[in-house]
Amino acid sequence: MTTVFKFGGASIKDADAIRQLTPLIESHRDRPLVVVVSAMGKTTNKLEALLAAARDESRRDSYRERFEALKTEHHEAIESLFGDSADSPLERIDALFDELDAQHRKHRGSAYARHYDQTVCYGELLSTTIVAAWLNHCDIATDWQDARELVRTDNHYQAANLDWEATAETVRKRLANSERVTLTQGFIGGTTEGEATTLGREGSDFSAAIFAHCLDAREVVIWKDVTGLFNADPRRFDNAVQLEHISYAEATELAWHGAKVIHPKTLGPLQEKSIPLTVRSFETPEAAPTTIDAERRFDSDVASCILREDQVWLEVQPRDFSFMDEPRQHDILGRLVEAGLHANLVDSSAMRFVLCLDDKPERLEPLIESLQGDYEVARENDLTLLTVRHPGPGMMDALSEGRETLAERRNATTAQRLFYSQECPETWHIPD
Ligand SMILES: Nc1ncnc2c1ncn2[C@@H]1O[C@H](COP(=O)(O)OP(=O)(O)O)[C@@H](O)[C@H]1O
Ligand SMILES: N[C@@H](CC(=O)OP(=O)(O)O)C(=O)O
Repeated sequence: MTTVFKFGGASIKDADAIRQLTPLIESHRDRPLVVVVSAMGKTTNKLEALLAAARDESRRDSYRERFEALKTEHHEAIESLFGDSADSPLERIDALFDELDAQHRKHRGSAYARHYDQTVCYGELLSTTIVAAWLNHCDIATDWQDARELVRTDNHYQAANLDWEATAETVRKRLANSERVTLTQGFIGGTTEGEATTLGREGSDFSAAIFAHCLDAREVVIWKDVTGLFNADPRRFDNAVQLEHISYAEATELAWHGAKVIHPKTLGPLQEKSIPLTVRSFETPEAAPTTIDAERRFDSDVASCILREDQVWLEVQPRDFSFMDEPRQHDILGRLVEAGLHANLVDSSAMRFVLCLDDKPERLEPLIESLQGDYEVARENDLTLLTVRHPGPGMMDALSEGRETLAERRNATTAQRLFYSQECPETWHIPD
């Protein structure tokens, strides 16, 4: 049975990090292995910035500068890894950069989302080309596969929907029983027309789950710079502790509310086939991981805290003193869906409907403009949404102390409060 590994940007951020991969893969060579890799370090953010420059006639210099900087970073990794034998991987990388440049020229006038997918996909194409060459260089026979041909999707660019049947057929045909290590890209897929698509930011975990599902894998391992999934971001909470074992459902809740470690769509395909997921550290692979499977016994053992920053609060009110009834709510949520936005908190009363959204100006501004056509819209920026799963008594109040609460919501398992970011600390502490 196949094992699926997923390496995120941090685990391949530079040549030294890529070297660390080799023993991890080496130690699993006795069984079929599919390795799903993200773009190096923060490449996807850099490709997004490059895209913005490419679409702005007045920023040609910035485009060229960013393009060359990205090329240099990838060249440096190759030169460090391959030394005197760098010529052939360099040629392949340069060919990909030429393609990327050509895609930008071709799609400058295309819709943003389509242009995005045809160009941002290069982060993973570049990283996997380097990692495959490195593994082969280390005598680990590796097969580079193009996920644009494997992961079949519709053309809902930036959040493509999977054609599971076609994907399963292609993946099984091309990957099952491979004697070599299969190396492929996370985050990207392709349409039957041959265009690239992406599955949503941080979607490589979902890709790993797709491959695992299609191959009936025995296990998925996500390799991280942390030893597992914690009950809060250890960089932001000084007393965060690692979760040893949680269920697919609990992990989905945490991811849905914004815990950055796993993409929320990852757990569904694994749960359907009872494929366990472990989150391990590529720096200390011997450390106890977090295991995620069907067992729900430990889900509420500790409270988990999740911060979502850069939030915007919209208060929508009818102009004519009428009720914010279901048809109106339906209308507002319909516009939200059309704008491609997701509400992180929703609250309503007789004459107001409140939404807390990620601050994505390219989507948010058209939404606000559309709402203002029919409603009064008030807005607050620079907010932080705190979500706590399984909060203990008094925990939310202790976490809110000294801060004004703009909105809040609570059900049996989850509490949320919205604060002004300027009133929030850099480092939080989870109360007992
Ligand atoms: N609940 C959590 N548990 C563990 N790490 C978390 C959690 N929330 C946020 N993180 C942060 O996620 C980081 C790893 O994610 P990320 O940098 O996106 O990895 P990659 O891009 O390599 O997949 C960790 O360094 C940690 O600071
Ligand atoms: N590179 C993509 C996909 C991804 O999943 O990345 P990471 O595994 O590094 O979070 C992104 O940054 O969105």
